[in-house]
Amino acid sequence: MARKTTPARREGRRPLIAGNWKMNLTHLEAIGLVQKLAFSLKEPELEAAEVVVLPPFTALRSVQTLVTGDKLEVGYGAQDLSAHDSGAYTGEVSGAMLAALACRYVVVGHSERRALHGEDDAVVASKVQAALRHGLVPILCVGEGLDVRRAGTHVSHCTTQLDAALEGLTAEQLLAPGDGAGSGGAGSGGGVVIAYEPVWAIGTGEVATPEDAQEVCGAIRSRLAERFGPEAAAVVRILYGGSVKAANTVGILAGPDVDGALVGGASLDADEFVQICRTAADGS
Ligand SMILES: O=C[C@H](O)COP(=O)(O)O
Repeated sequence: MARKTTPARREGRRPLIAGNWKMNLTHLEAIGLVQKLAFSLKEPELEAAEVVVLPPFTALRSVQTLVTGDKLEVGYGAQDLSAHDSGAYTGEVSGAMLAALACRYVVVGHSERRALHGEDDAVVASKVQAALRHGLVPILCVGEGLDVRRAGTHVSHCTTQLDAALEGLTAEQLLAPGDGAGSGGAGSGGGVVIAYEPVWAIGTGEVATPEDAQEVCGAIRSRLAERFGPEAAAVVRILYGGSVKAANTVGILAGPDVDGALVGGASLDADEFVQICRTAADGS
């Protein structure tokens, strides 16, 4: 069957499906899951959509060894990084350490970090800078809580978070792919990925409608265009995250400004995640 062209591919943006495993899976379980993904997904699917896993820190070295050793076309990255490059920061992991493991991506500003670890906009902005300093592509998360959604101010809430996190960035930084790549299949997007994750839809089973996702993703791209110019904005991939499953992927990815998904719970199930990736690759 002929592959349909997704809006993302029409604009030259390769769809990106990133599985955020959160605090799940040992390094041995991680190896098993990555092997299943790599064996299930066919070469054309992995070419059509970029597939990335975001394991806990403790599994990154094992995933790197597997991906590199078996030349798998599955990318990987981390779920967080320190704003600092080195020093007395017990428990933290630096961008340099992640780059040394050939991570391509790192999640920054996830709502769980903001809510549970007190990360404010200034911390998120400094983590974006730390990622870029080390050639990592930050997956910057923005999103509103239920109170904001009910008040109808979700768009300005998200663009304000975006503005704060990208403070001091240049259009060149937005465009440049991170040079810490090595984790299989660099994306065709720019040096920063944005993920719109409405907090009320994370892990709740409450998925935003395709219109909800497009509304905010479109507003994010417009804001990027205002700040950095239309060319840079057109390159940046914008993901939706929040209770994405195989059954709702087609609708979510239908929006012209939705270039993929940041998947939590469903990324722990190989069959479910493979189906999500396949849907993105098929552009159906
Ligand atoms: O980073 C992923 C998001 O928090 C979404 O998680 P979820 O798919 O389990 O709702």
